[in-house]
Amino acid sequence: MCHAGPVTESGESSSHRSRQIRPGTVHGLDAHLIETPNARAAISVFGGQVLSFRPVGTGHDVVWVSPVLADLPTPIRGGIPVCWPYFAREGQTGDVPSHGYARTARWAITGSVVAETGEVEVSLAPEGLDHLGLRLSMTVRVGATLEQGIHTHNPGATTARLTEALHNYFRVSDVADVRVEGLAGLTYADKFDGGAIHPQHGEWTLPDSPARSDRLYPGAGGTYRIIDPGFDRVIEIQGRQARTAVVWNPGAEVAQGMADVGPHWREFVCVEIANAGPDVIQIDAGATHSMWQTISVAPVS
Ligand SMILES: O=P(O)(O)OC[C@H]1O[C@H](O)[C@H](O)[C@@H](O)[C@@H]1O
Repeated sequence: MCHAGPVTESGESSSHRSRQIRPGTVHGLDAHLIETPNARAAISVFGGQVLSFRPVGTGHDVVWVSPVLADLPTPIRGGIPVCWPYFAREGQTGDVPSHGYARTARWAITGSVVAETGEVEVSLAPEGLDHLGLRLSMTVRVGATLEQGIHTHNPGATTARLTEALHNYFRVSDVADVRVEGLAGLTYADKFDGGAIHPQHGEWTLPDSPARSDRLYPGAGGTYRIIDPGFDRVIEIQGRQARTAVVWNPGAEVAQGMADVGPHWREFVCVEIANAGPDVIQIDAGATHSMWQTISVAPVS
């Protein structure tokens, strides 16, 4: 990735940078478009979420974005929403938005670096969230893999508590035909069963009846693989400083009540890296916590 080889500030050639990072639209949304020799990506201005990642030679986008998106400022259903400074409504009181404020903020690019290899690193930050106390920023590196870090700085005088997630929506051939490795033997809290704790027997596959999943795996460890024979691809997600995994798909019945999913529920599986549930992060006064993921794609065979 960018930091592995010699790196030059993009100022070395601003036209070079503007060829590789430029404004555009994806799925009708304003986005930062990134082009490198090994992949193309797009990051939405609204929500700062990755809306596309296509390594060269990949048939299908790695991420799924709803073909029936709701109008903004409804959070964008798909891509990689940034859930921050809390996951779901954990630890909150009152009428707060699900998954926090970052996914409905406007994000600006605060810096960029183009490596000699042509790989790109972009730094971004949300606007208008200073009243929250904690400061959020994000790094996205686009090369043969997608590397993404969210950084939370605590400028305050006391320890802060945080939950967070990178809520990856991965495009799959059919959620009922994929399996997710890396979770076998763990226990999960089942939100479709009132939060009851269950053991994960074998690899994750979509349950038969009802065919849906909202499972939070604490202490999960960080590397998961989605095996998708239908698309002949394996998506690997490697998390760092991300103790929790969440695997979510609403299934047909719940999706029917979600205008921005509806009949499209089979097209994705969310394998999210997080610090959530019991895995609350404590950030000392003046300290910064980063959570990272690396997403890579390979053929099944
Ligand atoms: O509808 P949203 O607020 O985007 O949340 C979508 C889903 O996110 C996570 O996966 C949670 O575990 C689910 O309970 C929630 O339904």
